[in-house]
Amino acid sequence: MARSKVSGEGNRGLVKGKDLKQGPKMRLVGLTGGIASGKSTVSSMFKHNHISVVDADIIARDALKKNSGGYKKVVAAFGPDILQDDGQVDRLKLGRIVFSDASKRQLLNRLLAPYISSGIFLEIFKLWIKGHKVIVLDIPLLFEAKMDKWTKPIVVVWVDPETQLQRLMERDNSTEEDARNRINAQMSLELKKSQADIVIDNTGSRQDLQERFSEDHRSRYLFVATVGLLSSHQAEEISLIVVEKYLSSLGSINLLAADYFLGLIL
Ligand SMILES: CC(C)(COP(=O)(O)OP(=O)(O)OC[C@H]1O[C@@H](n2cnc3c(N)ncnc32)[C@H](O)[C@@H]1O)[C@@H](O)C(=O)NCCC(=O)NCCS
Ligand SMILES: Nc1ncnc2c1ncn2[C@@H]1O[C@H](COP(=O)(O)OP(=O)(O)OP(=O)(O)O)[C@@H](O)[C@H]1O
Repeated sequence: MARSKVSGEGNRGLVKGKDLKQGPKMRLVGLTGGIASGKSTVSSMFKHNHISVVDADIIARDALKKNSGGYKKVVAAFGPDILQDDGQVDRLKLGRIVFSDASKRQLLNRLLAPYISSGIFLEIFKLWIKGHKVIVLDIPLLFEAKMDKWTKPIVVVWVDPETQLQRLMERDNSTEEDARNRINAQMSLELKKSQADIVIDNTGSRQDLQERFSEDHRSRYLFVATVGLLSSHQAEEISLIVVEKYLSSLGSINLLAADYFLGLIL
């Protein structure tokens, strides 16, 4: 089943009874970690707790869909060899290229970053307009893309290096070399851990993770996420249509514009 970019019921219950005009501002919770450390597994736990999650990997996939702006730029830069017979990008092939060559990876990142950030901001605005007050942003490259400045708290899903390698090879059915290339393409998980507000150790079983999440962390997340929420008087003044029109008129978002909008709502 295709994953949707945003899932979960949201958390309007947290602000029940408050007038939107005087109601709390929005809080963005950062969820990140290393490749295959378990972010998607943790994000599904948030969703089960009716907290909305914006999934950057899904937005990044949309940014490479056939004939999209990102697709055109990437095909122009990497050439038609990265395409399948049906014209879609061969993700495995492109992955092999960029995960074994840092300069090509930087090129791909540079080409797609504007589309990915505008996609993320659009999802945030949609949820904000609907009155959601706490959103989890599941962004593998949260620190690398410097999006951590918008999120508080930052949750890092950590695993020990050996477990990470094993899980990645198993999930992607990949060789050790391919898996190590992918791991080394990201900021080290130890460094991410050192910059986290909350660390989830996912080295144990799924059951361990589930128990830790529900018994200990869940109340803490909700507490941290709701502390400090303030009023947002612009909430009724900006409609989704205006925001969408504005973003699409930019084509790809300019980060100053994103800063401006986020300054209004955060
Ligand atoms: C290279 C691509 C085509 C490979 O596709 P594939 O289906 O094999 O992998 P998928 O997209 O599911 O990504 C799996 C994981 O790889 C890691 N990853 C993806 N892109 C990157 C990158 N540019 N640098 C480091 N790690 C990355 C993330 O942890 C991600 O969760 C694809 O990852 C891509 O387009 N990457 C660039 C866009 C991007 O930065 N995505 C991350 C979202 S913040
Ligand atoms: N505690 C666990 N025990 C065993 N397997 C696990 C555990 N947590 C996650 N996994 C498995 O490890 C793999 C990686 O997990 P997941 O897909 O959640 O990682 P991710 O951080 O979202 O990865 P990516 O960066 O590629 O998006 C998956 O196959 C998942 O089913």
